[in-house]
Amino acid sequence: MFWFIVICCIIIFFVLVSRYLSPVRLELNGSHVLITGGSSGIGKAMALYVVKHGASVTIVARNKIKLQEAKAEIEKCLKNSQQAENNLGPVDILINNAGTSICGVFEELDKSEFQKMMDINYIGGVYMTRAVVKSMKERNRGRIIFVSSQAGQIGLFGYTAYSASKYALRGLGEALQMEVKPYNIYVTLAFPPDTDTPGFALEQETKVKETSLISETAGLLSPNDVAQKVIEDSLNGKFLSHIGIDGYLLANITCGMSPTTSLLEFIQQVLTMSVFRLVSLFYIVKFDSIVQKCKQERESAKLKTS
Ligand SMILES: NC(=O)C1=CN([C@@H]2O[C@H](COP(=O)(O)OP(=O)(O)OC[C@H]3O[C@@H](n4cnc5c(N)ncnc54)[C@H](OP(=O)(O)O)[C@@H]3O)[C@@H](O)[C@H]2O)C=CC1
Ligand SMILES: CCCCCCCCCCCCCCCC(=O)[C@@H](N)CO
Repeated sequence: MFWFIVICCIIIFFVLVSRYLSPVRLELNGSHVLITGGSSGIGKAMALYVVKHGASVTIVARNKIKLQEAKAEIEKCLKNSQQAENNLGPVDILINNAGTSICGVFEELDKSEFQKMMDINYIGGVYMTRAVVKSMKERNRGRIIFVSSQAGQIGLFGYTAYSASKYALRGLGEALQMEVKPYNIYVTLAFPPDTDTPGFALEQETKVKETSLISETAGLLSPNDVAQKVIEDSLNGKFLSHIGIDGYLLANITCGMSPTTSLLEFIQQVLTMSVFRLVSLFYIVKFDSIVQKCKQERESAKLKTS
């Protein structure tokens, strides 16, 4: 009898903690989603995904022609006429996705690039979020996504400017989540690895060899897979959104004091943290050896030409 009561108490405790931690899912059907950078790559894949699931979407970008092309593609996926109404109402889900990357060795990057990365990747998210958060708070309803990167969890060779701007989103997201949680608003930070988009193709043209070799570790994903994972995590109110095995390892080893949105995930982090730290040593040694090897290759190439 004693043990029965103890076990019941433990179960009740876990059910209560789990209910406290896990947000109620927000449904896409009938929601209004605003996506910055929705005319290309991950943003466009997100727009197509949410529209296919009954949401209305607004996409924001600079180039009008690319926007019109994306609009035509999205309209083909509309499920009902209500989705195409002009007055879409307030924003339920904001996706801060617009962003760009610059790759290069620290001292070779132009000073202005550091400012540019912060303006586009970080300040852009601040401004957009400020525009919608008040109305979300009034309605006690909302999701805010910041598309960071795996390079926003680990600083990588060639990404001194880019990584810093993606790390900034983490600080913003954690602080904001604490402010908006009482209003039933959930923030999601997404950490994709390399993803096969027009932006990625452009980045390849200027990529430093070390950066390519290190990034290849986590593979190349399709924008559709990334879009689906991020949106679903956000609807479920998950704070850290990762994809793939390396994404899983990285998100858990860098979880820090981030908000906990799943009891199971929390228990798993408590149990695996030290093992993952051990695993990280293999990656660190591998990345150091890539850097060392590239340096030697460069030096011997220089010797040959001189
Ligand atoms: N692809 C990858 O490997 C990865 C990408 N990411 C991140 O995902 C996000 C999307 O990347 P991806 O899909 O590859 O990018 P793309 O370059 O394919 O698309 C970027 C989108 O953002 C818009 N955009 C760019 N700059 C601005 C700006 N200053 N103001 C408004 N809109 C802008 C572009 O339209 P327009 O130019 O017309 O404004 C376009 O719609 C970025 O934040 C990126 O850092 C993260 C990890 C990996
Ligand atoms: C236990 C420890 C596990 C460690 C795993 C480490 C894996 C590191 C891979 C980093 C890949 C970074 C890709 C950045 C993509 C990006 O943002 C740009 N392509 C944007 O255009």
